[in-house]
Amino acid sequence: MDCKFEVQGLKRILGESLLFSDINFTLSGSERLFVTGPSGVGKTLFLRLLACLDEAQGGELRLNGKTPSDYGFPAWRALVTYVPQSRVNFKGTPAEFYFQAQQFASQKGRPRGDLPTLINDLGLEHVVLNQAWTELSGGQAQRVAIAIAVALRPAVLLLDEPTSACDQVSVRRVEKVLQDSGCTLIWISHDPEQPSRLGGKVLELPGGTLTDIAPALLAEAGGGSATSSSERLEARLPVSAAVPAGL
Ligand SMILES: Nc1ncnc2c1ncn2[C@@H]1O[C@H](COP(=O)(O)OP(=O)(O)OP(=O)(O)O)[C@@H](O)[C@H]1O
Repeated sequence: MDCKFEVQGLKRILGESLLFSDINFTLSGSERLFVTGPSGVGKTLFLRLLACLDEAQGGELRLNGKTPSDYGFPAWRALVTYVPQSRVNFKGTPAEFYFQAQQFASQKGRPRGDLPTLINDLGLEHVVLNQAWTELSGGQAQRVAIAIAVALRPAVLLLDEPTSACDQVSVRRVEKVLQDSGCTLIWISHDPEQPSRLGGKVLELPGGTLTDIAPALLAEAGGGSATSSSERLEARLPVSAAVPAGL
């Protein structure tokens, strides 16, 4: 997907504490940014700012030159979609959720991916789409939420530890599906090998230092150049692209 995502001077204050400030980066196309840092430093809150689920205390976001206000928040969330880490505690089935998500005005007329193929690629049986979310294992629910998020074709996917509940085989499947999605990926990871395996930029919080990592996996597969530098309701939703306008 052809897009340019710009973050300038982002700042988050929580109570009386400054979590981070002056965070700056620009990502284009299918570039990846891994967000790292100690537990509790503010990585999840950082992704929530990018999705406009919380308010920043400073800074600016732009997608293809336009701000969230220019798009309107529901349209922004359809384009810049957050996939939470926490276990989905959502009524109904993934198929029902996917259907409902597509009914939002902000989703109407947008392109779609092939959900059954994505489910397959993630090593799941199609039957999971019609099982209650609450009956899925943590690893199944995590992969189904990722499949739905990719199928909704955002420009930017915000992933909160997307492989935390996966076994090693599933980790590789998730990584492949996300790499192939064409989305700009902003990805919280506690696995230091993940950025090295996939390549991309690494943003270390709270300081905001940016580092480039060469993509070892792509180099091994011969599939790319490794020579360059290297509240609320929505909190329970499996994909923030379907957050109603009022939230
Ligand atoms: N809704 C909230 N209200 C008050 N404090 C919060 C809220 N959400 C998070 N915090 C606090 O903000 C800080 C950052 O939380 P956050 O979840 O962003 O950390 P994190 O870096 O993602 O942690 P982890 O790696 O453990 O998931 C923590 O001190 C946390 O307790």
